[in-house]
Amino acid sequence: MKIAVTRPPAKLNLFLELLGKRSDGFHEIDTVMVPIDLCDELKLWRTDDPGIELQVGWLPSIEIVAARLGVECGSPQADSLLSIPSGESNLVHRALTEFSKRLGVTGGFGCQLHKRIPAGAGMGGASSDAASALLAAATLCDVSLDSPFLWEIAASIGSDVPFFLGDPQGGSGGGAIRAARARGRGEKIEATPIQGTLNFVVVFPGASLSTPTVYGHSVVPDQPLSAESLVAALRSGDLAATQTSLSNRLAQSAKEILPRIDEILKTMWRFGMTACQLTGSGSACFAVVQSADEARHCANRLRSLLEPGAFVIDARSVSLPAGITIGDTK
Ligand SMILES: C[C@@](CO)(OP(=O)(O)O)[C@H](O)COP(=O)(O)OP(=O)(O)OC[C@H]1O[C@@H](n2ccc(N)nc2=O)[C@H](O)[C@@H]1O
Ligand SMILES: Nc1ncnc2c1ncn2[C@@H]1O[C@H](COP(=O)(O)OP(=O)(O)O)[C@@H](O)[C@H]1O
Repeated sequence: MKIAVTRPPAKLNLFLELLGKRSDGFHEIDTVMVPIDLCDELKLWRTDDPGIELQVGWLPSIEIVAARLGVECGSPQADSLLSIPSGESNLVHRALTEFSKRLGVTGGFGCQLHKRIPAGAGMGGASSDAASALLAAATLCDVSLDSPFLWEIAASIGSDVPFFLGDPQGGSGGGAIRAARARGRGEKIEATPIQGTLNFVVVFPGASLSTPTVYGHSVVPDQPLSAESLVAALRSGDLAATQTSLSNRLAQSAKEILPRIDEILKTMWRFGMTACQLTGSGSACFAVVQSADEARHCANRLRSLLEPGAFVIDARSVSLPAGITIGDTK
């Protein structure tokens, strides 16, 4: 049996501005996103039986993740942080169902999803899993990876999903992107050149936030900020300008809902990570630092202070889309 193996990456929003509230309940946004090397693992294969059979677990194991987060397996806190749906509400399930319908695929799909990306963290884990499932399904069904209908399905599943497919203008196979500016409700993607690799420290504060709730509490500014200076800084590789251009309009509402975010950002600042910000609708925070060594050093210091109870990693920017490997066995 052919099996497609892929590693859906997380993302960080280096910039996020609200431009207006639309009549369909979504916000017009202007955001700059970067994929990072914290990845889930997804295996997909075709089945004779129709339908989607999805198994979900945590890496390295649910016990180890729960211990790092300072919660007991099976407790309500562990459930709220670590229980990931395996049925129709999983975005992988929705993406594969839509793919099968659009293509008239006979049979179904089996999928194993192993999570590393915290859920409800503003790191786009569910969206990235869905995009990777689409690319893996297309590969198994001999569908070209730059077929526009993949971007259409992605946008129908969630605003963040198209970003994870790569550059829609990128030519055969979907072009690689290392950063992208996303507009509309987030589904209109434009690749943004980025000079060098960015190094990050990322902190998940051990609590999840709901994207609609954070948007619901947010305020659209009269005079929106522009992403231009960040885009220029990324293009020229000006790290200091990148650091001073970080911005997130959702940060205020996320902090009001989860005051721990402010505490985490203040702690990062106190430890010298002064270029720090919330990603997406939270709850994770990140700092842009100068080198991989500095990221490792800062993450170690923060880890000894915040874990168990939070989740601290060092990370670096990578490119999209995630590669797909085809193997022969499960
Ligand atoms: C905030 C961001 C920033 O990248 O990321 P996350 O924090 O979720 O990772 C995204 O805009 C999230 O995109 P995504 O998570 O795909 O959201 P969707 O499923 O499309 O929408 C969920 C809900 O969020 C609100 N929403 C979402 C996107 C948008 N541009 N305006 C909104 O108001 C709406 O209430 C919508 O019903
Ligand atoms: N593949 C998936 N992985 C993680 N969470 C998922 C997945 N599919 C659906 N969900 C649900 O989506 C929500 C979190 O989405 P996620 O993308 O991880 O967070 P965020 O929107 O903050 O980036 C959770 O409520 C979770 O139950």
